[in-house]
Amino acid sequence: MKNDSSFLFSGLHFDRKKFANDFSRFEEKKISDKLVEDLSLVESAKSEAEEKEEIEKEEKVPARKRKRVVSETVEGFNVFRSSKSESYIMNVENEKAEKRASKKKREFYRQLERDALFRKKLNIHVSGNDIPSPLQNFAELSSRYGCEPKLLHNLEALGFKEPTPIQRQSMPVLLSGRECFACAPTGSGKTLAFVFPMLMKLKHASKDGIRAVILCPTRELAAQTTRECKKMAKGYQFRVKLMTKQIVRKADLSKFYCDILISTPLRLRLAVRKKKMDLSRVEYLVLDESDKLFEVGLIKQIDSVVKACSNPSIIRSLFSATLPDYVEELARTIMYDAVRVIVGRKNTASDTVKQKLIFAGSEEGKLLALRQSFQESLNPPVLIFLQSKERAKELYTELSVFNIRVGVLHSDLSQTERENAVDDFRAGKTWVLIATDVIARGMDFKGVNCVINYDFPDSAAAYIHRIGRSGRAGRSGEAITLYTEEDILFLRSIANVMSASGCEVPSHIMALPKQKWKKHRPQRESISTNGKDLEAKK
Ligand SMILES: Nc1ncnc2c1ncn2[C@@H]1O[C@H](COP(=O)(O)OP(=O)(O)OP(=O)(O)O)[C@@H](O)[C@H]1O
Repeated sequence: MKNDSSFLFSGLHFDRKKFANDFSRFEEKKISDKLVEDLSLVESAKSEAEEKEEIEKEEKVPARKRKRVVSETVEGFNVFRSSKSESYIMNVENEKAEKRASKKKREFYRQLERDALFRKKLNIHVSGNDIPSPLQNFAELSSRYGCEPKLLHNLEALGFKEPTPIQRQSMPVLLSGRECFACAPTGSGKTLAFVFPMLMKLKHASKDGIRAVILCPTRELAAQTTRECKKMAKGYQFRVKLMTKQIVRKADLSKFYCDILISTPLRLRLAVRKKKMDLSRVEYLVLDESDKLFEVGLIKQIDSVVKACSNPSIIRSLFSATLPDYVEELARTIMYDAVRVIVGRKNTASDTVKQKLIFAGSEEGKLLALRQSFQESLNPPVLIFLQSKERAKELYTELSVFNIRVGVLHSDLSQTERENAVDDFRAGKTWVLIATDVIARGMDFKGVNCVINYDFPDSAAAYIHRIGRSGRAGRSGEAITLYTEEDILFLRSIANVMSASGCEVPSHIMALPKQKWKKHRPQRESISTNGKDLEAKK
């Protein structure tokens, strides 16, 4: 008070010794004010006036008393208050804080309830700590996470109006800086679910090393993901790079930088081990088709890439349409406090695909059945899967004599031939694409009407991914699986997948014994009509 320049207080001397008790209470008051202030920081954003009004209503304190509480800010005067009024003020303040805290708690539980209902409606299952609310719409990417309008506009330009269920839940998880493993049906928009948060978090282009890595099991999928990334990042300077053979051939990659690098594990491992590529600054790592990446043939490569991404604050995520338990267990060993997001039932096929099983008797029977069905009705685009490149070549030879535009894709082709096969099928230049499992996962061919499993798939997961090339993004599709005597032992597993996604399965198939299934690739007779029915070829 001594230093107070206000003339109102001139001549007033404050004896600290005499009023020591009151003075100490005054100090306490200051602390409690600070406490209240801290608590109110936690409160949801509300204008001060609104807040005051609400509190006054809630407390129902008579106007006179409230006035006293408000007037106490004049420094020095409060020391003359009686201890009774002081404790009254303290109580009021404490009550206020408690009320705010309990209101906050109530609102928190209400929000949890709303989230649970919304997830139930969309068939989203989550587990983990403090899981952020699912998105109501894409606009929430701005209001909740500060997405730039320009970036949001790209979604609109791509024709994406509403987030899909996997996007609604996994995007907030990643945007909250949490690690995530996600499983959602084929064609349900997982690519956007991991690419978009990455672009939002990276914010702008930077030359600060390699900032994000997406691993895909095949070159075709890596190329497709690169293209999708670029579309979403339109208007930004982000350097989105596909790890090509040419890049890997460079002598030294220690100075290589880009914002997002998309690669197969083999090429990235090579670049890290032999060409000194530095992944220590990677902030985001995505393992797409994670269960494939965790298979025996690739796990070593994944392991060395994961180790090379040594940034302690890295955010890792795993995405796939199939997530076996062993992959989840493995994932947990490398992830920190991850959130698990499952859409629908784990390891089930998309319910937009009508599935059929056809007994073809023998290899010859398969070819006759296929040719007959093409003669009766061919509804392109059609994808045909075979178990090996040799068999893909054989079927291609058999079908290319027909008057239908057919293409083939397998690992014996050069990179350019593989790219051309995909591009021609996408552009409608070929109506039927014969392929091995190299394009069974992740490839997004718009509007594939029918997938034919000419050879029985080698696992239930392979079946789910193969038939998932059809019926994407809500469209309907069809899948036909031909089988012979050799496949009967494994029929039940496919039948289970079919019935889980609502398809009818003959009861004699559902009655077959369950079989533990590892890989099923029987030796099959070569594909040829052996000169029969040659008339049909002409
Ligand atoms: N919110 C959305 N609204 C409409 N279409 C969308 C949306 N998000 C993605 N898509 C489209 O859905 C299709 C499938 O998306 P995507 O390839 O990401 O599926 P996926 O879940 O990764 O499938 P898979 O498991 O086979 O890899 C794409 O053509 C994509 O453009």
